[in-house]
Amino acid sequence: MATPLVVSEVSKSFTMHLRGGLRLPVVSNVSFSVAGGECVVLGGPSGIGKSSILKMLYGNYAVDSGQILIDHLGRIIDIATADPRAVLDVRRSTLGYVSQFLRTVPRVSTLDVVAEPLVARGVPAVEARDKAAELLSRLNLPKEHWQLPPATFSGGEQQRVNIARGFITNHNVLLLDEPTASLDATNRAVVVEMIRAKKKDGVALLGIFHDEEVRELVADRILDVSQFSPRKAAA
Ligand SMILES: Nc1ncnc2c1ncn2[C@@H]1O[C@H](COP(=O)(O)OP(=O)(O)OP(=O)(O)O)[C@@H](O)[C@H]1O
Repeated sequence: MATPLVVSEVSKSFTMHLRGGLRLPVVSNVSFSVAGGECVVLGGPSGIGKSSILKMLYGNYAVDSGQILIDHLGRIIDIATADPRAVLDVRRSTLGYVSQFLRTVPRVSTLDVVAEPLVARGVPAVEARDKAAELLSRLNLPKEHWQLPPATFSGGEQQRVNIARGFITNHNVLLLDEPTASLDATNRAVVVEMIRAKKKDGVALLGIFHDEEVRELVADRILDVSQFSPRKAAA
């Protein structure tokens, strides 16, 4: 099997249209890969471009140049140039993303919010809900919450719903943007175990973890994003 994620020479700058088209370079020549079963953590100071890298990899931010190669069902897809339909297809089957905050959908129950990625892949709703229930109970979300939409949940509760939703599929590449930021020690430990289980299953994980303890427990390698800073290159 090919390496699940290969990033090659990726550069990105933001154009500030309200500031006369000012260009703000964020990262340049980002190159690294993540093997199956490996968890790579993006490190470096605040504002250096860690979240921007994750967003480019997921196809949310356009890149100026470079390649983002994902092994999608045995075919290599370049997220940097793929058309939106192909990106959605890769997200459905191969590439998962757990953002820091849950984007809530009005009126949809928590159980269905978590089950939805499996249903989208054709898994019967009953089976998908069973798996969702298993994950929610593992993450200690009270059962009486399961039928409610998560919009009014606390920050930590919403984050656990988000984690359950992100971990329910067996995607080969998983991007994690501070998945434990709002969690208590008990639930942080659950998430660490869930990440370790993904590694055992051969998933390639790339994450941002500001919590040093969690980072030490999950990281195989820390990639300092400062090395891709254009400011550093110019210095
Ligand atoms: N949509 C955007 N438009 C303009 N500038 C942006 C945008 N997103 C990020 N930036 C800028 O790019 C730089 C990198 O931001 P990013 O969020 O990637 O950093 P980070 O390393 O994840 O920071 P933190 O650790 O504080 O979350 C910052 O200077 C930020 O202001």
